[in-house]
Amino acid sequence: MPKKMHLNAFEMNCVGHLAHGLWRHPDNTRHRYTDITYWTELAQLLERGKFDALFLADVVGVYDVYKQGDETALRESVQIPCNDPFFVVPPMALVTKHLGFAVTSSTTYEHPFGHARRMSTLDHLTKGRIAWNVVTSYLPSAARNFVLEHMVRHDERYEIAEEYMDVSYKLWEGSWEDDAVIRDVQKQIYTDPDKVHFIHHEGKYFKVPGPHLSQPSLQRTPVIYQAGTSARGRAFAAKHAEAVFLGGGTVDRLRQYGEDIRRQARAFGRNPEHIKLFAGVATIVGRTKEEAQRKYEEYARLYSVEGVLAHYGGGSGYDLSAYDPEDDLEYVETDHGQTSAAQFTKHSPKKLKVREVVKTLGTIGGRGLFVVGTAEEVADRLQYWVEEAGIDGFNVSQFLSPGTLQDFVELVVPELQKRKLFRENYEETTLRERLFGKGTVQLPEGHPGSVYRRTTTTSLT
Ligand SMILES: Cc1cc2nc3c(=O)[nH]c(=O)nc-3n(C[C@H](O)[C@H](O)[C@H](O)COP(=O)(O)O)c2cc1C
Repeated sequence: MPKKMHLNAFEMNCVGHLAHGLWRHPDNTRHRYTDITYWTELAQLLERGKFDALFLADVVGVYDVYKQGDETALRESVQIPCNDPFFVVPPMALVTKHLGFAVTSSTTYEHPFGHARRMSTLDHLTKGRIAWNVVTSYLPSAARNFVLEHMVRHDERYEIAEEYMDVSYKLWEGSWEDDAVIRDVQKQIYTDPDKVHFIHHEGKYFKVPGPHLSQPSLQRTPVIYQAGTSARGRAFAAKHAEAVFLGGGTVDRLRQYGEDIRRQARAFGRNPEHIKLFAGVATIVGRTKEEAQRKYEEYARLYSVEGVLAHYGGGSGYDLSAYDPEDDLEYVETDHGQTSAAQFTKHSPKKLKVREVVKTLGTIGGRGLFVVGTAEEVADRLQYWVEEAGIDGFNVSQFLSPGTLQDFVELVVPELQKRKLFRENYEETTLRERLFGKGTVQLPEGHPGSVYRRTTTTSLT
């Protein structure tokens, strides 16, 4: 029996997520992202398509590296304007029963105590369908707006993230016992004080005594997603992530990253099968090859090279407008996203001139897994990539909203189901069960967060 794949829709609470320039297409409704029904309609579409979850990216800064300013990002709507991803989850949860939601927040700019309550709140409201995409961020403009002169150095951001996770696990797993809330009207006790515990966290970056403010939710700890695949990012993923959104773009690179993360997870004493690996994929699907090709040509005419270069500049730290096109693009360590910086430099199979990188970036699908074709052709590629790269599924992005995902749900999902490569019905209830099977509602043994689980009145310190 072939392995069933997992599918997330890859989205962002903004107009220009990845397909820069496509906001001008007459069938694109992304400008409706500020309308609550834009999100409830998307959630119902994805639930009809039996998707695992909606994965919401987020950044808390403006892309101002390219041409040393934010003009291009603003003109081209490159992830600005951009709203908070947390607030679109409750209305989507209200109109769905199974779809999961992964929200991105930064360990560099959010405080763990307040963040832990926001995540517990969403886990309650979604009845255990929430995941957290843990990022350390990469935009200097974010640092400046969060009272830092400069970005925290790349690897130190991950050190902060490590301690951030400890504080979060202590709050989610170790502060409230399962039976702390008793609601005893006669004795006039709502919560048994002996069953709610301080966490007394004192570390290099955070001092959080606790207790957690929220009572235990179904999953307690949200499903932990992670998306940074630099060397330091992969080590962090191997220790904490239950699902990893791999960057890197080629089948070989995806396989190498995945094997490395699973090897390191084993060294941490984790079961490598407790980590699902996802790759980003862009698809243009037609009922016929001709229809798919026509869509591709239409989108290519609108695709904004300037917008993509502004996005790449913020992600990698490389302002390609400042280079001679005939220059070789050399790897220079920056404190931006190192996966992005490595893709066309040290991880490229051959040296690339700046003009070659600009051409690749300016071509639709130039950055990663991309397929144009009929449902059968798209399913063929997805099946090939799962087998060749050793991944478990995909984050499916959009060119037109909701057109791209409508095509995928109506045309590709039935083809995958016919091949027994994708679920025909939802079985489990919580998001963690969907990924790891019935009964795995909370963190499994072996995950670093599970050591803080308070089943009885035991001390944390
Ligand atoms: C596929 C992918 C998606 C990412 N999505 C986000 C995101 O939504 N927000 C964010 O701040 N960082 C995002 N990142 C970057 C990292 O998660 C993180 O911010 C880190 O600083 C850079 O990671 P790296 O240097 O380990 O690649 C993404 C990285 C990858 C590879």
